[in-house]
Amino acid sequence: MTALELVNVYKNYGGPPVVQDVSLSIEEGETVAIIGPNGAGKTTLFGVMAGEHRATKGTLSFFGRDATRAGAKRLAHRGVARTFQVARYFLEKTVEQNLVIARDAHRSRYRNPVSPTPRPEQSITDALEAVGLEERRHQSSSTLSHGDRKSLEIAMALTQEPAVLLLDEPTAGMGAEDIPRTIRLLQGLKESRGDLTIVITAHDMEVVFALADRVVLMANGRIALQGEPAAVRDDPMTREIYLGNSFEADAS
Ligand SMILES: Nc1ncnc2c1ncn2[C@@H]1O[C@H](COP(=O)(O)OP(=O)(O)OP(=O)(O)O)[C@@H](O)[C@H]1O
Repeated sequence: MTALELVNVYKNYGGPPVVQDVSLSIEEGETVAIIGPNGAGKTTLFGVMAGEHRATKGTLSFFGRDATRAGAKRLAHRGVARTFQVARYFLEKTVEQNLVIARDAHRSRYRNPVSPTPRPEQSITDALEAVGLEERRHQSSSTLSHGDRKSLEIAMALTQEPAVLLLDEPTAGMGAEDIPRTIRLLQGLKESRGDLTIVITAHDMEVVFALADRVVLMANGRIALQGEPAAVRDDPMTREIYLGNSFEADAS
């Protein structure tokens, strides 16, 4: 079944479109990486998929239901969870408290997310296990390493039991030692939850090649090329678009 479908999507911020005529169909259980040079429109497209940006033209549907005007909140309730390039959580809370906040905010039961009374349950334990943070459960989030913080953010998304997980630059700002760990975490997630649909934006080709079933290359707001990772890597158009960029070096 198709999890996410965009048809002829345009987005502009008042000026010329920064996403133009993008049509993309992502199947349930598929992992798709969106790559492209700076300013290609990846983050904007991602925002459209998350319901944060409303498409100027075109349609978005989620598991066959129109979601063009759903907005971020409703899409979250329908099973879309996302992480951000810069992780968002409460530094002064423990790992577990942040997970409880994320879960309860999602369920809209929680009225005052700033002073939680943690009430852990299975979804919290499952999320901690999925990212390997069980031992840090009661640790203050401010004491976590950069890699652990990214794991926390992914775990927060998992407490929402998403059908579609949108990961914006999951290894951004990480040191070389944390990148393989995050890749392993996401590979583990793909294996244990075969029906989870994952969309990643990434500059890091190590991440793209380790995880993606399909790569979508964007340039100037349009999809320039898409296909299996190796086919996209080896296509002359990719080299042309990335001329002067580090793509070749990163992908080898
Ligand atoms: N909120 C905004 N208002 C106006 N212009 C914007 C806004 N967000 C992005 N843009 C412009 O839209 C274009 C596409 O930006 P976008 O961030 O989507 O690209 P990107 O491929 O994600 O780039 P990067 O890899 O640098 O994050 C850029 O020219 C950018 O300056």
